[in-house]
Amino acid sequence: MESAVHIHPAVDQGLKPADPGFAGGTLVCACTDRPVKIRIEGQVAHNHVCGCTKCWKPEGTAFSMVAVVPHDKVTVLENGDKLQVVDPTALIQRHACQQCGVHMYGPVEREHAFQGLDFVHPERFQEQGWAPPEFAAFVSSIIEAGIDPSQMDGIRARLRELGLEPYDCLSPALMDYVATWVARKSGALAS
Ligand SMILES: N[C@@H](CCC(=O)N[C@@H](CSCO)C(=O)NCC(=O)O)C(=O)O
Ligand SMILES: [Zn+2]
Ligand SMILES: [Zn+2]
Repeated sequence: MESAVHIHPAVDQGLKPADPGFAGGTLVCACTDRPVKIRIEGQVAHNHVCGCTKCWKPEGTAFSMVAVVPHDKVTVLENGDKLQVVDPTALIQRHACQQCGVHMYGPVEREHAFQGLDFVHPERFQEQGWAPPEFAAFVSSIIEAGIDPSQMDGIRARLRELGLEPYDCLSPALMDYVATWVARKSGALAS
């Protein structure tokens, strides 16, 4: 049975496979006048749909789609003057276009397992071939944005149908990666 809630326009009709030849592209915001353009070199990693309230979501969808790229693969090409950091206290410094609201890149500069990575929204690439999402993160968080809790079973079933295993935080692999970083920093694990 199909859930009435749209997950995300890039996955609602099924996932499109990555093009093995995808070598990067240009992210473009939604402005018709002076759009912000960001160059990304290479393929994105750890693409996922995210239900958290902080990631930018297209109009009418319950999830964002967000992936990471190394910071040194990100270049502001055009109209960077329109960008502003949404929440300077957050781990992810989400740079949003002040005119259309689209988040263009979000570097992690703080000392953290994700330091040196930038969060980007691959559906803003003007090119096809980016790696599709691999899982669904922060699924329970969509309730914080106003989704009725009674819809959650249907939404999780739909995510599974799409091949996007639902998690209420990040995937086990990424949570283990973060915890390993913390344990090495504290000395609980040898580095
Ligand atoms: N329930 C909260 C969760 C917000 C949250 O922790 N989001 C995650 C995932 S963002 C992409 O994977 C996170 O790491 N946030 C760090 C940050 O936002 O800087 C909510 O829904 O708001
Ligand atoms: Zn814009
Ligand atoms: Zn998020």
